[in-house]
Amino acid sequence: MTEPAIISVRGVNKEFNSGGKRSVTALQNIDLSIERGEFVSLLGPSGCGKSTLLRVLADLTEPTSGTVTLNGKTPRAARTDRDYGMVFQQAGLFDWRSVQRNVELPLQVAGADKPTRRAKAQEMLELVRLSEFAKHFPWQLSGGMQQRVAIARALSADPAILFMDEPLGALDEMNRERLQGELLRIWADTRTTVVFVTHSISEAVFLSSRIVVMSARPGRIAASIDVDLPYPRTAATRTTEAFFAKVTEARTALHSELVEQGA
Ligand SMILES: Nc1ncnc2c1ncn2[C@@H]1O[C@H](COP(=O)(O)OP(=O)(O)OP(=O)(O)O)[C@@H](O)[C@H]1O
Repeated sequence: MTEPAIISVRGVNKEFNSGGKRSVTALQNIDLSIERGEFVSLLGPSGCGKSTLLRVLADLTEPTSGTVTLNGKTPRAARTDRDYGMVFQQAGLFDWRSVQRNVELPLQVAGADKPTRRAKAQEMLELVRLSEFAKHFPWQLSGGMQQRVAIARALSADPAILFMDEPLGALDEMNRERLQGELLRIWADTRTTVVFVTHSISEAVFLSSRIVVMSARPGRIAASIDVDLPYPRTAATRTTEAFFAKVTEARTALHSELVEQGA
C-alpha cells in the first residue's frame, strides 16, 4: 500500500483584502502533494506567492478556500504537535541567549526538562557542526553560522517537516553554496521532508528532489520538475552536464510562464 502524502494541498486560494478595492489574489487553485522524505523547492518570480503558500502550510495565514493536510492533520493541529519546524531568511535568534539556549527554546516552550533539552540541543549542535560554539552568543557568529543555529533550533523537536523561506538569501555566494551542501547532509541525516522557497534556479536544482515552478501573480503551479541527479550532491555536481540541463529545464519553465503572463 502506498503511504499517503505527508503534505496535501487541495484547491487552495488565497485572496488578501478579499472583496475590497485592493484585493490581491496571491494563490489560485493550488493542488500539491508532497511525499515523505522529498526535498521540494518552490521556485518562482518575486511576488508569485511562494511565501504565501509556505505560510498557508505553516498555519501562519489561512487560505480563503481549499484544504491543507500535514501529516494527516490540519495545519493548526500539526503546529500544536510540532510536526514542523521553520527557518526564515533572518535567523531570528535571541541575542541574549547563548547558542545552546537558543536551540533549547522550542523544547523549553514544550515543557521538556532541563537534562532532556540540554542533551537534545547538544545533539542538534553536533548535527550542524557547531558544538564548540554552544556557549557563544549569536552576535559572535557569522551569518552562515547563525543560520545553522536556526536550523538546529527548527529541528530540535524532531519535526517530520521543515519549512524554509529563503534561508540562505542573505548570505554571500561562497557561504551560500557551502550551506547548501550542509543542508543536504542534514537532510540525509534526518530524512525530514523539506519545503524550500527560493528564487535561485541553481539553488533549487542543486538541493531539490523536485522543483515546483510557480507562475507570476496570481500564483499558480506552472510545472513540477523531478530533479533526478544522484545524491550525495557535491561541488562537482554543479559542473556536470546533467546539472546544466536541469538548470535549463527549470529556467525554460520559469521563463515560459513569464512570457505567457506578459511580465
Ligand atoms: N499581508 C498581505 N496583504 C496584502 N497583500 C499581500 C500580503 N502578503 C502578500 N501579499 C501579496 O501577495 C502576493 C504574493 O506575495 P508573496 O510574498 O507570497 O510572494 P513571493 O513569491 O514569496 O515573493 P518574494 O519572492 O518577493 O518574497 C504579492 O503580490 C504580495 O504583495
